[in-house]
This record gives sequence, C-alpha cells and structure tokens, in this order.
Amino acid sequence: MQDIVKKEQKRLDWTISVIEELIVDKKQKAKSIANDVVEAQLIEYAKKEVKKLKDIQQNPYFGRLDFEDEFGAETIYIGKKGVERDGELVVVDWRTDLGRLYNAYQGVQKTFRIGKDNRPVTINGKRGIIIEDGKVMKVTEIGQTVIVENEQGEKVKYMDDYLKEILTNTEEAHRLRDIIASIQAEQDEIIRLPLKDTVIVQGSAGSGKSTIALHRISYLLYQYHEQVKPRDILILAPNEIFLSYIKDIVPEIEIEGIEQRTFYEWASTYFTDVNSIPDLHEQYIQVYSSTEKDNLIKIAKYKGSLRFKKLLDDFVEYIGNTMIPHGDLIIESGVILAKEEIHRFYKSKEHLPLNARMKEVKDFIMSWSNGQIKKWKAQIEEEFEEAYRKWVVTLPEGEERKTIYKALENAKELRMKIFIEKMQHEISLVVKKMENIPALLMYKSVFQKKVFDKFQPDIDEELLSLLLKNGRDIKQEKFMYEDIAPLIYLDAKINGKKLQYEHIFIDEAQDYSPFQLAIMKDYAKSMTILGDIGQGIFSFYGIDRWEEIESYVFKEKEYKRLHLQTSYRSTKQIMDMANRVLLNSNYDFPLVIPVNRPGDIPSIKKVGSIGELYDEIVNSIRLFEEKGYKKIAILTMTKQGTVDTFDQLKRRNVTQIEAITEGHQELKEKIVIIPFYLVKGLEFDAVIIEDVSEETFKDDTQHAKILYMSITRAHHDLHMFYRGDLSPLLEDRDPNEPPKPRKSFADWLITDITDPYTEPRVEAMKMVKNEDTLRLFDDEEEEFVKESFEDDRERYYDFHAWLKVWRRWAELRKKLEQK
Ligand SMILES: Nc1ncnc2c1ncn2[C@@H]1O[C@H](COP(=O)(O)OP(=O)(O)OP(=O)(O)O)[C@@H](O)[C@H]1O
Repeated sequence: MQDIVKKEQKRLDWTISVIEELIVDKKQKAKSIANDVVEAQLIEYAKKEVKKLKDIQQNPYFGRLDFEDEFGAETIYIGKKGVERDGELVVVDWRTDLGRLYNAYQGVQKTFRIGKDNRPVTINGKRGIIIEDGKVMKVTEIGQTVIVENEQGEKVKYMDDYLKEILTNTEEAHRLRDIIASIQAEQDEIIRLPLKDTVIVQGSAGSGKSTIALHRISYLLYQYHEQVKPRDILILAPNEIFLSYIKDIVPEIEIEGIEQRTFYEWASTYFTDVNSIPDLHEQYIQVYSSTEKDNLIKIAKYKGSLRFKKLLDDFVEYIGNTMIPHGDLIIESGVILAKEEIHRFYKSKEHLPLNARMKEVKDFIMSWSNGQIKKWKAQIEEEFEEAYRKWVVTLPEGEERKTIYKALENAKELRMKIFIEKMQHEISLVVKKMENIPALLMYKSVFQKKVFDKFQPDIDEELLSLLLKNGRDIKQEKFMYEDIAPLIYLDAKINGKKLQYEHIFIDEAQDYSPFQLAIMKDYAKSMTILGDIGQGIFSFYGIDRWEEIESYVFKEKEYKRLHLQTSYRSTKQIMDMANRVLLNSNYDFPLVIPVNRPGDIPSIKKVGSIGELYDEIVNSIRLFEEKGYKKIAILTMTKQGTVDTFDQLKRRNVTQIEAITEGHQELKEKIVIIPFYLVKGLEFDAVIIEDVSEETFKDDTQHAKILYMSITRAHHDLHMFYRGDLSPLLEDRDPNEPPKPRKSFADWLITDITDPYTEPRVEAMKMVKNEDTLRLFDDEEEEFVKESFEDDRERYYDFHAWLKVWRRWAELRKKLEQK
C-alpha cells in the first residue's frame, strides 16, 4: 500500500508542477495590456484561470480511473475542475463524460458506453485519493458500493472505505458540502439528465436530494454553458435558514449567480407585496393552533388544488367574454361590425393574457372604425362630387353658385361629423367595458355564490360556505399563504408573465400544493422537483402523493420520476429507528436503505418530571460535546417550547446555545434549539427530541411524518425523551410480528393477518371476486374497494398503505421461512 501511496505522490507532484507552469503562463497573459475589448476579456479570463489553478493546485483531484477502449489502456485523474495543457487532460473535470464513467462504476458492471458515438470502455479499476495540502494521505481501491441484504433480510448499502471516511467526518461546521468526490451512481444519473428533462425525485430523508440539485446545476451550467447562464436558473428552497446552509457549497461547485429564494420571497420580489401574508411556517402555526383547524385545512387544500385553478381559468374566460360586445356594432345601415366577427377575433387571441387580449380586440375595433371612416369619407366625397356636378357646376359664376357650393360643403361636413360622432360614441361604449382589470379585483370577485354555482355547482356545501365566508376576508385583503399562488396565477393570466427560466429547481417540493407546482411549471422550460412525501409535514397544504400532480400538471412523457432510497446522512442505527416509525405508521413507501455506517443505538429515555427532562438534556449535551460534535440540535414541537427550553438550559449554565424561532434566522451557535418545522433539509451531528410521548406523537400519519423527519436530521447520534407513555410510533415491534392494523379499519379485518400466505381483506372486500388470488387492489378490484370506501377516503388510504407494509412483511417472512 505504501508503494501505491508513493507512486500516487509522484503523480501528484507532477500535476502540481504542471499547474505551476500553467499559473506562470496565465499570470503572464493576465499582465498584458489590452488594446481592445476582446483582449480585455482574454485578460480577465486569464486572471480567473490563475485563481482557479491556485485554488486547486494543492488538491487537484480526488480519484483515478483506469480503463481501456479501442485506443488502448488509459489512466485519468478526476477533479472538481479540469486542467488541460496543450490538449493533454492533466485533470479531468467531473462534469465530463469521463467523469460520468468514474461515478457509474460501482465495482459490478465493468463495461460502459460513452460519448456521442457510444463507444465501449472497460473499467479496470477506480481509486479514491485523499490529498491534503499537496500530500497524498490515503489511497483506496474503491467502487464496491452496492446494496446487499443482511441476515435479517434488511437491505443495507455497502460502503467502501472511502465513502465511509467521507460520511463519518464531523469536521464540517454544518453547511451542506459538495460530494463531487463520492457521488453515487443513482445520484449521478439524476445530476446528468438532459436540460430539457423535467424530473420528479422522490428521495428518502438523507438520500442527497438537496445536494444533487446543486450538483445538477453545476453540471447543467458546465454542459450547456452556451445556452444556460446562471441567471436562467431559479432554485426554490424551503426557508432562509436552508439558504444560508447551502451558502458555502455555491462557489465550491461553481454555481454563483443562481437566483436562490423561498417561494414566498420569489413571490414578493416579482408579484404582490406579500409582507402582510403569513409565510408557510407562520401559517402552519396559525392553522394548527386554531380552533377552526379543520376548516382552515379544508380551505387551504381547496385553494391549493387544481380544481381551484380550473375555476379561475373558467372565471377569467367568462369575464373576458362578458367584456367584448354582445351585439353587432351598428353605426349606419351597411356600416356594421358583426359580433361574430369580434368573437372570432377574440378567440384567435386565446394565447394572450386577458388585458393584452382586450387591447388586441380594441385595436381590431379601432382599425375597423378607421377603415369605415375612410370608406365613409370617400363615399361622401363621391356623393358630393356628384352633387357639385349636378348643382354647382351647371350654375353660372356668381353669388348663387357660391351659396349652393357652401351649403353643400356644410352638408358634407355635417354628415361626416355626425358619422364620426356616432362611431366614436358607439365605440366608446364598447371599449369602456374592455378596461384593464386588476388581478386583485378579479380575485376578490371569485368568492361569490354565483361564481361557484356557475362553474363548480357540485362543490361540497360545507366547503362552499367556508369559502364564501373566507371571501369576506379576501375582500379586505386579508390573505393566507395559499392565496399567493392564485394571485400570481391570476396576475399572469391577466397581465402576462414577466419571467421565464431555463430550469427551476424545487427542493422540499412535497410542501407545495398542486396549484403552486402548476404555476411554477409555467415559469420554466423544465424543472427538477425534489421531495419526500414522508416528510410532508405541511400536509394542510402540500401534496400527499406525487400522482396528484403527475397526471394534471405534467403531461405524459414530459417528465421522469425517479426514486432514491439510500440514505447517506445517518448511521444505520438512526435509520433503523426512522424505519421503525415508517413501519409503525404503515407508511406507504419503501423503507429507507441505510448505509452500513455503525453508530450508537438511539436512546429513548423516560423522565419523571420536566426538571428531570432538562437535566437529562444537559447530560446529553455534555456527552455529545465530549464526542467532539460541532452542531447539536434540540427539537421542540412549538415555538414556545423552543423559548422555554432555551431558558431552562441557560439556567443550567449551558453556553453556546441559541433559540431559533423564525425561518429567516441564521444558525450560528453550536447548540440550536428549534421547532421541528424549521429544520427541514438541515442536519446536525446529534439531535435531541425532547418529547416523544404518546400525547405529543399520536398514532397518525401527520405525527409519523414529523417524527420521521425529526429523527433523520441526526448524523451520528440521537437522544429522545418522554414523560408518561411512549409514542406508539416508536414501539419496538418484533419484525416477526405482522404490522399492526390501524384502529380505523382493524374491526373490519376478516382474515388472519398473522398468516403471511393469506392476503388481508376487510369487510368491504367480501364482494370482491377472485377470492383466492393474491391480486387484490389490482385494477377493477381496486376501483371496487375505492368505491366502497367512498365516504371515507382516509380509511381507504390508511388501509392501502398498511396493506403495502403487510405485503413487505409477508414477503420477508416467506424468504426467512424458505432459508
Ligand atoms: N454521495 C454522497 N457522498 C457523501 N455524502 C453524501 C452523498 N450523498 C449524500 N451525502 C450526504 O448526506 C447528507 C444528506 O444529503 P442531503 O441533505 O442532500 O439529503 P436530502 O435528501 O436533501 O435530505 P432531507 O430530505 O432529509 O433533507 C448530507 O450530509 C450529504 O453531504
């Protein structure tokens, strides 16, 4: 091994010296005097090159790849940035095709195809090289990062030493870091999708979604540099805390200049002033602390739905139709603009926003009017010409002739005047109705009974009365978070869009409503949408399943849906705990596959009193500090909980702590006390969840999601406390026991759920045919059962989800029995 390190050191020394030569050369160029603009640009470029080369000189690459193609054997070194000398690839940029080859190799498949010509290459080896300040520290033969099944039948991702070393590192002061050196094949596939592809990535907690998004930007800017500039890309993040969390990675992967915002901030920058509207977190607090919670959720869900979007579409179309003339425009006999003609023209401008469309119609009418005036003028001139010839020209020169001539002239002018005045009058009547409509006014007018009666007569009565009541607030411009998307949408429908991006990235997309995602689609040529339904804690608004948007928002073949199941953030023990919550909650998704990074088993401790709780939290903090952790989080359920815990810990002389209660704060201290709804996307060395009692974490989907998300914030260690009884979501169930059916349908079960060979059935399925098959919930049967559950969708989804978990268990059982 020492020998390999020595050899690699030799190669590194050579690379460093080549880079040195390049620096000297570029510096020379940078010093020259520019005679014109082009030369000035070249000088600027040389300066940038010098900086780039200096930055990477002491650590120019992280890996080596040995391969063979039709030209023979090759060895290349892969780095964050490419280095070339006279056409020779000294370091290969990770974003190139050869870089893809490096990431694709996982030690199993050896032959790949690369380049436009799809030429075959065979990999002979891959090395991870850890370099510090010009010294090769470690060389590892890598590539064996595959998913294996352990003795219990659980899937685990096998890590090579290189990945292990990277994942165990606690040196980072908890900013998102680049993973260029250890991108995994399944992640790389997403990063390198073509620019035009819209992709939905469902990824477990810690599977690298945020990281992938940022690396994909870097890749797109590199590969499509002529077409895509940083200003053409928008990244939407969950909150400002998260934006500061990704700050450091930006220059590292060369994605400076990208517009990074929260949806809220994006909306306020370009559209309405949203400052008086609560943001998602504020709204979450308002909704869940309100006695009207259920009603508020119903309103928010409806306003975030595509159904509401359809209502707005119909409403705008209707208003447009009422604005254009509904009768013929009659000025004189023979001077008529038929209403059909106006309507035909209006229809042909369907693609335009309403106000622009109206302007076109106005122009159309005006140009018709000008044409008619001209025509009328010519006709009158002709008529009077005739009269002159008849009455004036025939008279001898003299007073009488003059008088008649004048009279005729006056009559002509009068007729013209009358015609023009009539025309102007009629047109002004028509045009008055086509005045610009402000989007806000339009939105205020939506919440009327007659609007719903006309466009959505089948709307649920209770929902309708809630919406009408809410309409009173809307009239007074008291908006909620869910009003922002429709306001933007109406604005675009009426005034047109001001923005268009090449690509939009949406992180934590499960917290977006279908409506919101639909409007974002209008602002981008393509999108990368990343999220985890399992972490959809803002379910009063967000989506519950990707299918909700797939079929409506994106047309078939327009998008790809990809899954990431392996989690890289946490130890195997922490992910086992997260999977336990998923299992206990009958969560409708595959379990997370952890990496085989061992750690301490998360502790769950019962405390007798609130005082004891804080004493125990202090003990945990001390323990974590001893372990050298740089970032520790204490998760609370509420803002008040955060404030209380902060006070209590201060009283116990804990230092370097801070209370984070708003989404715009930046995390600065070592110990962060924070409500769970603000930690989305973040991670910490150790996490303390101060209350996992049954009272706080009830056995329902919403609480399961919160707990799953909270647990998966921990990198190395997790401590949980409770008073009273432990949450059933954390119950340590014997894997040989079948999953526990939810109370909501347990009474309905008519089969023995302990028998892995019999598909579970509920009362409603008695009627289903094919009793002895295991194909339940296929096509017709699924429809049948869905209909039987019509009144109780919750229960249907619960049962459906549970059935999936049960099937997994049954398969596992069968496998174990066969062994
Ligand atoms: N290939 C990899 N090599 C090294 N570290 C990785 C890799 N992929 C992900 N990670 C690490 O795993 C952690 C989780 O990544 P990230 O935050 O991007 O995941 P996520 O899917 O967005 O998570 P969540 O949904 O829980 O917020 C980060 O610390 C990241 O650096």
